[in-house]
Amino acid sequence: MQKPKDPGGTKAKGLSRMNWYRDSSVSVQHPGQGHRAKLEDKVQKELVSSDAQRRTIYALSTPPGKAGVAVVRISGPDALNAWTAMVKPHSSTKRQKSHPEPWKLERCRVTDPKTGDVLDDGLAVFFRGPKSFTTQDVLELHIHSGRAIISSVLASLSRLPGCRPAEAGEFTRRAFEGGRLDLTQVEGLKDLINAETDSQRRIALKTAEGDTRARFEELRASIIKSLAMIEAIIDFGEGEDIEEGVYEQARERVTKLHGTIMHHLSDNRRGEILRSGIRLAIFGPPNAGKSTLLNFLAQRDAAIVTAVPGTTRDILELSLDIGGLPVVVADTAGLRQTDDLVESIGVERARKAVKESDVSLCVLSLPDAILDTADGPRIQIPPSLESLITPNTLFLLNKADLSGSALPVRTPGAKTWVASLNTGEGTEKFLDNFAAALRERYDLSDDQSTQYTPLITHARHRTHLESALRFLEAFLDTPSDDVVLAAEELRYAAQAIGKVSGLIDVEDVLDSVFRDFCIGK
Ligand SMILES: Nc1nc2c(ncn2[C@@H]2O[C@H](COP(=O)(O)OP(=O)(O)OP(=O)(O)O)[C@@H](O)[C@H]2O)c(=O)[nH]1
Ligand SMILES: [K+]
Ligand SMILES: [Mg+2]
Repeated sequence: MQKPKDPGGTKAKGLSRMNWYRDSSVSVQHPGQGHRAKLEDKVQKELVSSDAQRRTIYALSTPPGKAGVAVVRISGPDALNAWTAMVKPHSSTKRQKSHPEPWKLERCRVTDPKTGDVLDDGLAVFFRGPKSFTTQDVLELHIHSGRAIISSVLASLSRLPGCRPAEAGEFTRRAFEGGRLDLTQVEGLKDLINAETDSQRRIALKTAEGDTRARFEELRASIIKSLAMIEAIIDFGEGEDIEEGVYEQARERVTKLHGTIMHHLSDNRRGEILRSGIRLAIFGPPNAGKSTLLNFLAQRDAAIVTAVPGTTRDILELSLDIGGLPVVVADTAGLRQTDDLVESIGVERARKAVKESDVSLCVLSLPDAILDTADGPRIQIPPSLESLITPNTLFLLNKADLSGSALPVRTPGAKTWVASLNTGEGTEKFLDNFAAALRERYDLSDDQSTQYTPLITHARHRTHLESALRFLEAFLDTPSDDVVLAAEELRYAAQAIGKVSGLIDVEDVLDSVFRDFCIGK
């Protein structure tokens, strides 16, 4: 490799660049150190700029309503004061302690701090910061869940100095700002709360536990390692103080990284689809039994079924659990040429829904679709459907009860099932195989090792990963004598990955991530 034209320039120039380098948000220090320093800096800024962290927040953390237990959570510097003011010994013969025993659930009376009135008999636990969810002092009051009890406890808290009601997601935001969770874990926690199927729960739990964080951090660390190699060349010059071939080593590392990121990006959006639900569109000619199928999947009469062709007009969508996978199933209007204005709008919507779906299932009525040829019976696809059929289209040949014995020898797609939704013949096998086909395409394998867990679960991750990939490509395209520019590209690539975990300041992203949380989380 050629030596850099001006390897670091004069010593003075080299120094000033190093200073700039330290000031930039990417550092070649140990990435963990950088992270902590960054977060500390961030928290510090918050403290100076607003009272956000200084105020103690409180909220009901369980759903409102009548129930055995409600949990009121208090986080911040005045949590201990709240304990002193409101948590009293369970029986009047017991002596009041001066301090709570941290992390121990204790029976108590929750009282009004002004009047001393007993509000409820319950339990209290004090988490001393930073060993708490928010990293601040946290007090949890476990009381009975009833409207009057909860409102009296919240009203008492509102009268304590320094305490104010929490905003949506504010407890989690403090956990993030305290460096306890990174952004991917915050997203994972939100997904975990919203998970409705087993596959969603499994992925969200892994993410919340920091699996995604670690995997992105590994990518970033590898970029930073390459960056450090290039920086060494800039400062000392290859062949002088450092060994030959360092630039090639860095290139090799980046080439490998590039491949890894490409692999993650070509995941068929598996993680994102699993999180939001697989969009399945049922389509086919009128009267094939599409709505009957929807009702069968939903196990209730969700859609109108009649013998009149053109019954379904609008799209009817249901979120269902099919074999543990979240599937948003859409029933659509039968596809045919029609002069009816309303029906033709329905047909247009149906086509659009099929094109936008992740998976499409074409339902045909066997007696109508079968065509006798010299080679034996064959399925004929109506012309109005042809443009929507892809190699990924799945087929259900319905009304097997009406087809007599002539079953097709050749199937229209790789995955075709024959059934009668009326008699139930073949439906169980269809459901089993159909769920298996979805799992094959989207789910983690049963062996839950990391390599099967999709890395990307939010569009946000994809955007930053794509941008990192572009910078790595720019690095690989940089002429080897322009090491300063090469280093710059790597620095940008590392920054792009840092945005996924929130290492890099992204206020607008923070707001959007925390907004969807409920109060008390
Ligand atoms: N014999 C028989 N009839 C069926 C079967 N499945 C559905 N049907 C009947 O076929 C007719 C049409 O069913 P739908 O579910 O309304 O069909 P669709 O495809 O939704 O029809 P459109 O909404 O009009 O496009 C109804 O009378 C159903 O009872 C089956 O397996 N065998
Ligand atoms: K119908
Ligand atoms: Mg219908």
